[in-house]
Amino acid sequence: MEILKVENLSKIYGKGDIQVKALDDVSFSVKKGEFVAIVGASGSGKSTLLHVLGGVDRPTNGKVFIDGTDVYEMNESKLAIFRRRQIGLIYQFYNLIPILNVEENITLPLLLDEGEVDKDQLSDILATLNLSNRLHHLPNELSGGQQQRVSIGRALFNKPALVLADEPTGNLDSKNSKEIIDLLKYSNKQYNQTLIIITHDHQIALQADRMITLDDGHVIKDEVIRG
Ligand SMILES: Nc1ncnc2c1ncn2[C@@H]1O[C@H](COP(=O)(O)OP(=O)(O)OP(=O)(O)O)[C@@H](O)[C@H]1O
Repeated sequence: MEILKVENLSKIYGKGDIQVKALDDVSFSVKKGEFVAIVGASGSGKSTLLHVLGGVDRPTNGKVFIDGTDVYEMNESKLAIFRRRQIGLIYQFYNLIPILNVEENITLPLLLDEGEVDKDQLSDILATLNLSNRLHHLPNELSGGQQQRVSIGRALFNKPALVLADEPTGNLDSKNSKEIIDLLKYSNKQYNQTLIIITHDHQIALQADRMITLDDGHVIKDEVIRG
């Protein structure tokens, strides 16, 4: 079953003479539960693609369907709700809210939707993330690896259909990187959650089911690594 479909995506930044075409006619589909690595040189359009897929940056042309929903047909408020429920976003620099503690950062998307926090689910996820004894710590009281685990907790807590990670290990040492990738892979396999990771690390890309290579805004290679 197809969870994500993108059709003829293009993204142009700027106006007039100073335009950059960051994405140029990009089309592909991703199956439910697939783990896809997106690779390519600096400036090839990877982050732009992830933002367009994640409903945070409207494409100049083309369409994004998530689980059959035309993402950019929705108005901004519906899109914000859809994003919180269906998409988990993870960034290189964690993007945690500095004045909220670990528990509050993880449960924030659910609370914004006025959902009720399932305390058992919260303790399970904190145990998986090895953060059970850090519940009331603020982000600046945590190590980089711990902060990234909180951001993963926040992304996964709502059980989104799609998890998008932009260089999630770019700021971490090799031990923490491995832990983060193992967590993302565990969640991908355990919950059949679709995972798309941007990485410059070839060893991480080789752990995916499939590798998509971008160059100058185009998909130049789309390879199955394991079937
Ligand atoms: N907000 C913006 N305004 C103008 N140009 C932008 C903007 N964001 C990105 N670009 C340009 O779009 C192109 C693609 O950028 P993007 O960040 O998607 O590449 P990337 O592959 O993720 O690069 P990196 O690996 O260095 O993070 C680049 O030429 C970049 O300069």
